[in-house]
Amino acid sequence: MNAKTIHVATSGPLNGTVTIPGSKNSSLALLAATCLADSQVVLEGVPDIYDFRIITQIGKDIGLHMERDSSGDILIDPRYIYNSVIDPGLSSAYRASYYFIGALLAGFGKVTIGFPGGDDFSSRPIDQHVKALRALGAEFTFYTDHYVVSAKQLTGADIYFDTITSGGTINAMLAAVKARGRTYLRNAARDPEVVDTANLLNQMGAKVYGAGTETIRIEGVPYLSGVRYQVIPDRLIAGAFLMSAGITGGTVTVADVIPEHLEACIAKLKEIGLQIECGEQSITAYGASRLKPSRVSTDMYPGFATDLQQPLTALLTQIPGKSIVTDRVYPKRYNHVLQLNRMGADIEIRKDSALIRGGRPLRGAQVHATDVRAGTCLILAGLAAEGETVISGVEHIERGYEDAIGLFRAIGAPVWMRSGDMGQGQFAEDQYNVR
Ligand SMILES: CC(=O)N[C@H]1[C@@H](OP(=O)(O)OP(=O)(O)OC[C@H]2O[C@@H](n3ccc(=O)[nH]c3=O)[C@H](O)[C@@H]2O)O[C@H](CO)[C@@H](O)[C@@H]1O
Ligand SMILES: C=C(OP(=O)(O)O)C(=O)O
Repeated sequence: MNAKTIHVATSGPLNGTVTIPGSKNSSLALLAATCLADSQVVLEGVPDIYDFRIITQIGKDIGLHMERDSSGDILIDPRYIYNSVIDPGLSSAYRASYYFIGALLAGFGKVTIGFPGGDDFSSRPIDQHVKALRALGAEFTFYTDHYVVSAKQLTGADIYFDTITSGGTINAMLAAVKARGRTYLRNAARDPEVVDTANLLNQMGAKVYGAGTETIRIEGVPYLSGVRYQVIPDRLIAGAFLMSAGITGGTVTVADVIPEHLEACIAKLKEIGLQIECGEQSITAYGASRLKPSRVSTDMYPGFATDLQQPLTALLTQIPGKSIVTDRVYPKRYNHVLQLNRMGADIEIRKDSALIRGGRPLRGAQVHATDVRAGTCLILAGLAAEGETVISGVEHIERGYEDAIGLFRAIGAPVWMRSGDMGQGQFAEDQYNVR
């Protein structure tokens, strides 16, 4: 049992600068993409999160040598991969394990893998991955706890995604870079993580054109060479910290970010009444005493990210008036709402929307983080609540944050971690950032 808990006390205005780490979602794609290289790759900025440790395990199983050096860079040697069987347990331990299909299929002709795990907030189909890979020549055989994808020869195809999918776009791109001939990905996701993956592949010698638009063209190449590459900053962590300025009435700068990745978030926070200033690689949010309620619908990039609706919901609970959050990407992604209501919030779920009657005081409570962004949401709510908030489900938060406590403490947040046997009501340790 993971008995760690995060504790949050009532906070005054948070002030200071948070240096934003590398993106979890991009790192997961880039790490798999390195399997396509024919020599060593160095990735900079990969966070030491739970999902990364799972990939390290997968790497050991298949012969993908990975090592973090003293400066934090990941040295990866894909030349000794001898196996393309991904353990079902490890596959299901995080969401993006399916990238190993796209990354290994051209080289091995067959990939055996378990079903994807990840945050469990609703049904998360992979039909578009299957459709795209089938179009490239793959065959799927499904078993109870795993499936086998095989292809004698991957061949370029013209693929239209029926729904915009970031993971599906990346997976198809990985499979297509060494396929024979030309591939079009239409109605492709435009997320920064798609562009980041294309940039890495192109630096390795791939021919991927148009990533970041809705049509991506890929000309297959036989070889890819190793490079040194830096992962993009985590726009989702950055967005949540901008919101922390709003909920505590402080001034928070997020540094080492790409402001263009957060345009929808910035627009929404300005509409609510925060003052936002963008530098070249930083954004500062100034909280204000009178913020306005709002309506927001999530959408695929460049829309307002589904991964930011939870921290935004925490902020909206503290703004008097009626706000409405609608999650169009994952219409049932509201596990955090029950927890917020336990803290005194007044939120009602109606179909795919959360109706927030804001301005109710929050009080500290024992709450559970069911996924990584729910965790961020509860930390923000805890800062605004009267009394101590105790958050369990820390393992979910650690899927996305290498050091959530350290980041919050950098701006003065009264947040700490406890580790112990909750079952017996005893804590073995009470220390900062127990791992
Ligand atoms: C590891 C990673 O990068 N995770 C992110 C990624 O997840 P992930 O890549 O899994 O999400 P997708 O972009 O694929 O999902 C977008 C939408 O497409 C639907 N869909 C997706 C694939 C498919 O085959 N069929 C289908 O119907 C999904 O149900 C969802 O409604 O993007 C999500 C949406 O921005 C984020 O919340 C996740 O943090
Ligand atoms: C949903 C998320 O992650 P994953 O897709 O890895 O479950 C997330 O990062 O918010």
